[in-house]
Amino acid sequence: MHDASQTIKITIFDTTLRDGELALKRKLTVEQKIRLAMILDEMGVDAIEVGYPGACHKDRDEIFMVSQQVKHSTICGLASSQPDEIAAVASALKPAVRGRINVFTPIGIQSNITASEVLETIQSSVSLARNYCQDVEWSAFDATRCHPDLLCKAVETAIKSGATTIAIPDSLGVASPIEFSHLIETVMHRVPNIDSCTLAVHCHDDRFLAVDNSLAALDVGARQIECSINGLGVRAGNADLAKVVEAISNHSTYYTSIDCSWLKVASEMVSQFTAGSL
Ligand SMILES: CC(C)C(=O)C(=O)O
Repeated sequence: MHDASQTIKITIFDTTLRDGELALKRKLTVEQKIRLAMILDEMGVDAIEVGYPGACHKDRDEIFMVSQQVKHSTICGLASSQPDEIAAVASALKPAVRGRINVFTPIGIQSNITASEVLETIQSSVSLARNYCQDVEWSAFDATRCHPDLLCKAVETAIKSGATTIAIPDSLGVASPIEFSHLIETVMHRVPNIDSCTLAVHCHDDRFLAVDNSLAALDVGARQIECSINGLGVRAGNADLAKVVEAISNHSTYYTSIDCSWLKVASEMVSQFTAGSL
């Protein structure tokens, strides 16, 4: 429940089963993924990212089986710009009531391709994903270590190519709340077609700032937060879903669709599934 002053809905995107699983020595079983996805669905999570078939072959079947069970949340699979990865996610999402392909492109300083190659890659991969699915997210991998001019051009290209959600990740957890919200503000001001998509943030906790960075981005226009149960995720982890949701529930303007009575059950389930595997 939210009160009348809380007028702006923040979409909660859970990546425990994808980014979280990448942190584990022993991977989750399909039964575990289905059990947690059912809890997340019951809890009111808007989107559940279930896997990355490009990194782990079993994730394709897991996305398929979770898609058969979940009735409310959007089911999402991650793909690089490789056409076979995009096709694998698209076929895995066939049984989903609501499906989303999340295509990522590395654009940070480590990326060894030119700016025009980056833009061509975004154009071709996002358009391909849109041919399969109405709901396409594009993630700017390593956005916080990328030149803002390239980031803005890349976001504009992804939207023109059909992306409906744009994620700005702090992939290596290098930003502070001031730096991160400034980057989000730059994207909001400089990208001409930004109003036609939902802006998402995906923050890592290397400096213990993933929750603070995610919340700071809301005041400058972000409307989706990517997070995970117990903050599970690669290296130091992702923003902790419970902390994000509890902070938003005490905010005067924002609300989420999460039923907080499920947070403890989900946290205990993830602790049990990951015991001895971190
Ligand atoms: C693939 C993207 C979304 C990611 O996990 C990151 O940038 O951390």
